[in-house]
Amino acid sequence: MTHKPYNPETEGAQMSFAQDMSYTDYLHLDPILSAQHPLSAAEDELLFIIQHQTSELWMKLALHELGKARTLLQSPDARQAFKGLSRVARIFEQLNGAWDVLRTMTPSDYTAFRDALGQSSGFQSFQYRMIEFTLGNRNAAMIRPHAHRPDLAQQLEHELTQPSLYDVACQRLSAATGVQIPARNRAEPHAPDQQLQDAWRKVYEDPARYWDLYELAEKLVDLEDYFRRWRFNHLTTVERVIGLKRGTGGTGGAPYLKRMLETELFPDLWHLRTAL
Ligand code: HEM
Ligand SMILES: N[C@@H](CC(=O)c1ccccc1NC=O)C(=O)O
Repeated sequence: MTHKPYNPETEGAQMSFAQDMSYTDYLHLDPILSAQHPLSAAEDELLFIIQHQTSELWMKLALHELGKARTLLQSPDARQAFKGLSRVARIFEQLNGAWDVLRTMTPSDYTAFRDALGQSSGFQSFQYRMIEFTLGNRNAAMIRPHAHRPDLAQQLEHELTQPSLYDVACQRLSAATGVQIPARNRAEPHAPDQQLQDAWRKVYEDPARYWDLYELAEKLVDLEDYFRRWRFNHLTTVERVIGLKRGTGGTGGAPYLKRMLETELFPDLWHLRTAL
Protein backbone atom coordinates (compact mmCIF):
# COMPACT_ATOMS: atom_id res chain seq x y z
CA MET A 1 0.00 0.00 0.00
CA THR A 2 1.32 3.44 -0.90
CA HIS A 3 0.65 6.42 1.33
CA LYS A 4 0.20 9.94 0.07
CA PRO A 5 2.91 12.16 1.58
CA TYR A 6 1.85 13.56 4.91
CA ASN A 7 0.46 17.06 4.54
CA PRO A 8 0.67 18.89 7.84
CA GLU A 9 -1.55 21.71 6.65
CA THR A 10 -4.58 19.52 6.01
CA GLU A 11 -3.98 17.89 9.41
CA GLY A 12 -4.31 21.26 11.07
CA ALA A 13 -0.67 22.04 11.82
CA GLN A 14 0.03 25.74 12.23
CA MET A 15 1.99 26.77 9.12
CA SER A 16 2.28 30.53 9.29
CA PHE A 17 4.27 32.32 11.96
CA ALA A 18 4.36 35.76 10.40
CA GLN A 19 2.22 37.01 13.29
CA ASP A 20 2.57 34.28 15.90
CA MET A 21 5.41 33.19 18.15
CA SER A 22 7.28 30.21 16.72
CA TYR A 23 9.56 27.57 18.22
CA THR A 24 12.63 29.55 17.11
CA ASP A 25 11.20 32.73 18.61
CA TYR A 26 10.24 31.23 21.95
CA LEU A 27 13.59 29.50 22.47
CA HIS A 28 15.65 32.42 21.14
CA LEU A 29 17.49 29.96 18.94
CA ASP A 30 19.01 32.61 16.70
CA PRO A 31 21.36 33.98 19.39
CA ILE A 32 22.03 30.50 20.79
CA LEU A 33 22.82 28.87 17.46
CA SER A 34 24.94 31.74 16.26
CA ALA A 35 27.09 31.79 19.40
CA GLN A 36 29.62 29.16 18.21
CA HIS A 37 32.76 30.87 16.96
CA PRO A 38 35.67 28.47 16.45
CA LEU A 39 39.01 30.26 16.47
CA SER A 40 40.77 27.64 14.35
CA ALA A 41 40.07 25.50 11.29
CA ALA A 42 40.27 22.33 13.44
CA GLU A 43 37.38 19.91 12.90
CA ASP A 44 36.73 19.28 16.61
CA GLU A 45 36.61 22.81 17.91
CA LEU A 46 32.85 22.94 17.31
CA LEU A 47 32.42 19.80 19.44
CA PHE A 48 34.51 21.41 22.20
CA ILE A 49 32.50 24.64 22.13
CA ILE A 50 29.11 22.95 22.10
CA GLN A 51 30.12 20.58 24.89
CA HIS A 52 30.98 23.55 27.10
CA GLN A 53 28.00 25.67 26.13
CA THR A 54 25.53 22.87 26.82
CA SER A 55 27.29 22.18 30.15
CA GLU A 56 26.90 25.84 31.09
CA LEU A 57 23.18 25.70 30.25
CA TRP A 58 22.72 22.66 32.50
CA MET A 59 24.74 24.43 35.21
CA LYS A 60 22.37 27.38 34.93
CA LEU A 61 19.47 25.06 35.67
CA ALA A 62 21.40 23.37 38.50
CA LEU A 63 21.99 26.76 40.15
CA HIS A 64 18.32 27.67 39.76
CA GLU A 65 17.28 24.40 41.41
CA LEU A 66 19.88 24.65 44.18
CA GLY A 67 18.75 28.17 45.05
CA LYS A 68 15.15 26.99 45.29
CA ALA A 69 16.11 23.93 47.33
CA ARG A 70 18.10 26.06 49.78
CA THR A 71 15.09 28.35 50.33
CA LEU A 72 12.70 25.41 50.72
CA LEU A 73 15.00 23.78 53.27
CA GLN A 74 14.53 26.87 55.41
CA SER A 75 10.73 26.62 55.16
CA PRO A 76 8.53 24.47 57.43
CA ASP A 77 8.24 21.52 55.02
CA ALA A 78 11.73 20.41 53.99
CA ARG A 79 10.33 17.66 51.79
CA GLN A 80 9.47 20.18 49.10
CA ALA A 81 13.19 20.64 48.52
CA PHE A 82 13.74 16.97 47.70
CA LYS A 83 12.46 17.11 44.15
CA GLY A 84 14.92 19.86 43.26
CA LEU A 85 17.82 18.01 44.87
CA SER A 86 17.00 14.87 42.88
CA ARG A 87 16.81 16.99 39.76
CA VAL A 88 20.28 18.44 40.37
CA ALA A 89 21.68 14.91 40.76
CA ARG A 90 20.06 14.03 37.42
CA ILE A 91 21.57 17.13 35.82
CA PHE A 92 24.99 15.88 36.89
CA GLU A 93 24.13 12.48 35.46
CA GLN A 94 23.33 14.26 32.20
CA LEU A 95 26.67 16.11 32.33
CA ASN A 96 28.41 12.82 33.08
CA GLY A 97 26.90 11.24 29.97
CA ALA A 98 28.15 14.15 27.89
CA TRP A 99 31.79 13.19 28.61
CA ASP A 100 31.26 10.16 26.37
CA VAL A 101 30.84 12.50 23.40
CA LEU A 102 33.93 14.55 24.25
CA ARG A 103 36.01 11.42 24.86
CA THR A 104 35.82 10.70 21.12
CA MET A 105 38.27 13.58 20.70
CA THR A 106 41.86 12.28 20.53
CA PRO A 107 45.02 14.17 21.58
CA SER A 108 45.73 14.74 17.87
CA ASP A 109 42.27 16.28 17.40
CA TYR A 110 42.66 18.51 20.47
CA THR A 111 46.20 19.75 19.88
CA ALA A 112 44.99 21.04 16.50
CA PHE A 113 43.20 23.87 18.32
CA ARG A 114 44.45 23.92 21.94
CA ASP A 115 46.79 26.88 21.30
CA ALA A 116 43.79 28.94 20.17
CA LEU A 117 42.33 28.63 23.68
CA GLY A 118 45.07 30.87 25.09
CA GLN A 119 44.86 31.08 28.89
CA SER A 120 41.13 30.41 28.97
CA SER A 121 40.03 27.38 30.98
CA GLY A 122 37.08 25.83 32.76
CA PHE A 123 38.87 26.99 35.90
CA GLN A 124 37.31 30.37 35.09
CA SER A 125 33.74 29.01 34.84
CA PHE A 126 31.65 31.38 36.95
CA GLN A 127 28.66 29.07 37.16
CA TYR A 128 30.78 26.09 38.16
CA ARG A 129 32.31 28.13 40.97
CA MET A 130 28.84 29.30 42.05
CA ILE A 131 27.70 25.67 42.23
CA GLU A 132 30.71 24.73 44.37
CA PHE A 133 30.16 27.74 46.64
CA THR A 134 26.41 27.11 46.95
CA LEU A 135 26.98 23.49 47.90
CA GLY A 136 29.59 24.50 50.48
CA ASN A 137 33.00 24.02 48.84
CA ARG A 138 34.17 27.58 49.39
CA ASN A 139 37.52 29.25 48.73
CA ALA A 140 37.73 33.04 48.34
CA ALA A 141 40.92 32.68 46.26
CA MET A 142 38.83 31.17 43.45
CA ILE A 143 37.15 34.57 42.97
CA ARG A 144 40.39 36.17 41.77
CA PRO A 145 40.13 35.00 38.14
CA HIS A 146 36.82 36.91 38.01
CA ALA A 147 38.28 40.25 39.17
CA HIS A 148 38.01 41.64 35.61
CA ARG A 149 34.24 41.05 35.82
CA PRO A 150 33.09 42.89 38.97
CA ASP A 151 29.48 41.83 38.32
CA LEU A 152 30.45 38.14 38.57
CA ALA A 153 33.03 38.61 41.33
CA GLN A 154 30.41 40.37 43.45
CA GLN A 155 27.96 37.49 43.09
CA LEU A 156 30.64 35.02 44.17
CA GLU A 157 31.59 37.23 47.11
CA HIS A 158 27.95 37.52 48.14
CA GLU A 159 27.54 33.75 47.95
CA LEU A 160 30.37 33.36 50.48
CA THR A 161 28.28 35.28 53.03
CA GLN A 162 25.21 33.05 52.54
CA PRO A 163 24.54 29.77 54.34
CA SER A 164 25.50 26.89 52.05
CA LEU A 165 23.09 24.11 51.14
CA TYR A 166 24.82 22.00 53.78
CA ASP A 167 24.52 24.79 56.38
CA VAL A 168 20.73 24.88 55.96
CA ALA A 169 20.57 21.07 56.14
CA CYS A 170 22.51 21.24 59.42
CA GLN A 171 20.14 23.92 60.75
CA ARG A 172 17.29 21.43 60.32
CA LEU A 173 19.36 18.72 61.90
CA SER A 174 19.99 20.95 64.89
CA ALA A 175 16.30 21.86 65.22
CA ALA A 176 15.28 18.17 65.22
CA THR A 177 18.02 16.71 67.42
CA GLY A 178 18.87 19.63 69.69
CA VAL A 179 22.55 19.39 68.75
CA GLN A 180 24.23 22.78 68.62
CA ILE A 181 25.74 23.81 65.30
CA PRO A 182 29.40 24.76 65.79
CA ALA A 183 30.35 28.29 64.70
CA ARG A 184 31.97 28.34 61.29
CA ASN A 185 33.46 30.76 58.80
CA ARG A 186 31.06 30.75 55.86
CA ALA A 187 33.83 31.70 53.44
CA GLU A 188 35.57 28.36 54.06
CA PRO A 189 34.73 24.77 53.09
CA HIS A 190 32.95 22.47 55.52
CA ALA A 191 35.37 20.56 57.74
CA PRO A 192 34.32 17.26 59.34
CA ASP A 193 32.74 17.95 62.73
CA GLN A 194 32.24 15.36 65.46
CA GLN A 195 29.14 17.00 66.94
CA LEU A 196 27.40 17.10 63.57
CA GLN A 197 28.42 13.53 62.82
CA ASP A 198 26.93 12.41 66.14
CA ALA A 199 23.70 14.21 65.25
CA TRP A 200 23.53 12.65 61.77
CA ARG A 201 24.25 9.30 63.40
CA LYS A 202 21.11 9.66 65.51
CA VAL A 203 19.20 10.09 62.25
CA TYR A 204 20.75 7.02 60.62
CA GLU A 205 20.21 4.93 63.76
CA ASP A 206 16.51 5.74 63.86
CA PRO A 207 15.36 6.56 60.32
CA ALA A 208 11.66 6.15 61.17
CA ARG A 209 11.87 8.88 63.81
CA TYR A 210 13.84 11.31 61.64
CA TRP A 211 12.52 10.28 58.23
CA ASP A 212 12.73 13.73 56.58
CA LEU A 213 16.32 14.27 57.72
CA TYR A 214 17.22 10.73 56.72
CA GLU A 215 15.85 11.34 53.25
CA LEU A 216 17.55 14.74 53.08
CA ALA A 217 20.93 13.24 54.04
CA GLU A 218 20.60 10.57 51.37
CA LYS A 219 19.61 13.15 48.73
CA LEU A 220 22.75 15.13 49.61
CA VAL A 221 24.95 12.04 49.45
CA ASP A 222 23.39 11.16 46.11
CA LEU A 223 24.05 14.64 44.77
CA GLU A 224 27.68 14.51 45.90
CA ASP A 225 28.05 11.04 44.45
CA TYR A 226 27.07 12.32 40.99
CA PHE A 227 29.24 15.41 41.43
CA ARG A 228 32.22 13.19 42.24
CA ARG A 229 31.59 11.18 39.11
CA TRP A 230 31.69 14.43 37.13
CA ARG A 231 35.07 15.31 38.66
CA PHE A 232 36.36 11.81 37.92
CA ASN A 233 35.14 11.86 34.29
CA HIS A 234 36.77 15.25 33.84
CA LEU A 235 40.09 14.03 35.22
CA THR A 236 40.03 10.87 33.09
CA THR A 237 39.20 12.87 29.95
CA VAL A 238 42.01 15.30 30.77
CA GLU A 239 44.51 12.46 31.28
CA ARG A 240 43.38 10.93 28.01
CA VAL A 241 43.61 14.12 26.00
CA ILE A 242 46.52 16.14 27.48
CA GLY A 243 48.26 13.65 29.77
CA LEU A 244 50.27 15.54 32.37
CA LYS A 245 50.52 18.86 30.53
CA ARG A 246 49.90 21.96 32.61
CA GLY A 247 46.44 23.47 32.21
CA THR A 248 45.76 26.50 30.06
CA GLY A 249 44.39 28.08 33.24
CA GLY A 250 47.85 27.79 34.79
CA THR A 251 47.30 24.97 37.29
CA GLY A 252 49.34 21.77 37.24
CA GLY A 253 46.50 20.16 35.22
CA ALA A 254 45.71 16.51 36.10
CA PRO A 255 47.47 16.72 39.52
CA TYR A 256 45.27 19.73 40.39
CA LEU A 257 42.13 17.88 39.33
CA LYS A 258 43.26 14.81 41.30
CA ARG A 259 43.59 16.96 44.38
CA MET A 260 40.04 18.26 43.82
CA LEU A 261 38.83 14.63 43.75
CA GLU A 262 39.56 14.55 47.48
CA THR A 263 37.03 17.32 48.12
CA GLU A 264 34.21 16.40 50.45
CA LEU A 265 31.18 18.64 50.01
CA PHE A 266 29.29 17.19 52.97
CA PRO A 267 32.11 15.58 54.98
CA ASP A 268 30.06 14.48 58.00
CA LEU A 269 27.68 12.49 55.85
CA TRP A 270 30.60 10.42 54.56
CA HIS A 271 32.52 10.15 57.83
CA LEU A 272 29.57 9.07 59.94
CA ARG A 273 29.27 5.90 57.88
CA THR A 274 32.38 4.48 59.47
CA ALA A 275 30.68 4.74 62.85
CA LEU A 276 27.40 3.06 61.84
C1 HEM B 1 39.44 18.04 26.43
C2 HEM B 1 38.66 18.47 27.33
C3 HEM B 1 39.13 19.15 28.57
C4 HEM B 1 40.39 19.35 29.04
C5 HEM B 1 41.71 18.91 28.42
C6 HEM B 1 40.26 20.07 30.28
C7 HEM B 1 41.32 20.44 31.06
C8 HEM B 1 41.22 21.09 32.27
C9 HEM B 1 42.34 21.41 33.11
C10 HEM B 1 43.78 21.07 32.84
C11 HEM B 1 41.85 22.07 34.19
C12 HEM B 1 42.65 22.64 35.36
C13 HEM B 1 42.68 24.14 35.28
C14 HEM B 1 43.69 24.64 34.29
O1 HEM B 1 44.82 24.87 34.68
O2 HEM B 1 43.32 24.85 33.11
C15 HEM B 1 40.43 22.16 34.02
C16 HEM B 1 39.56 22.76 34.91
C17 HEM B 1 38.21 22.82 34.74
N1 HEM B 1 37.49 22.37 33.64
FE1 HEM B 1 38.21 21.35 32.10
N2 HEM B 1 38.94 20.29 30.54
C18 HEM B 1 38.22 19.76 29.52
C19 HEM B 1 36.85 19.78 29.39
C20 HEM B 1 35.99 20.40 30.25
C21 HEM B 1 34.56 20.44 30.09
C22 HEM B 1 33.75 19.78 28.99
C23 HEM B 1 34.07 21.17 31.11
C24 HEM B 1 32.62 21.47 31.32
C25 HEM B 1 32.17 22.64 31.60
C26 HEM B 1 35.20 21.59 31.91
C27 HEM B 1 35.14 22.37 33.04
C28 HEM B 1 36.17 22.63 33.87
C29 HEM B 1 36.03 23.26 35.17
C30 HEM B 1 34.72 23.71 35.80
C31 HEM B 1 37.30 23.36 35.71
C32 HEM B 1 37.64 23.88 37.11
C33 HEM B 1 37.64 22.68 38.06
C34 HEM B 1 37.99 23.03 39.49
O3 HEM B 1 38.47 24.12 39.76
O4 HEM B 1 37.79 22.14 40.34
N3 HEM B 1 36.34 21.10 31.36
N4 HEM B 1 40.07 21.53 32.84
N1 LIG C 1 42.24 23.67 30.50
C1 LIG C 1 42.26 23.03 29.20
C2 LIG C 1 41.54 23.92 28.23
C3 LIG C 1 40.11 23.69 28.40
O1 LIG C 1 39.72 22.58 28.60
C4 LIG C 1 39.16 24.77 28.26
C5 LIG C 1 39.53 25.94 27.59
C6 LIG C 1 38.60 26.93 27.37
C7 LIG C 1 37.32 26.78 27.84
C8 LIG C 1 36.97 25.62 28.52
C9 LIG C 1 37.91 24.62 28.74
N2 LIG C 1 37.51 23.50 29.41
C10 LIG C 1 37.90 23.03 30.58
O2 LIG C 1 38.84 23.41 31.23
C11 LIG C 1 43.67 22.68 28.78
O3 LIG C 1 44.58 22.90 29.54
O4 LIG C 1 43.83 22.17 27.67
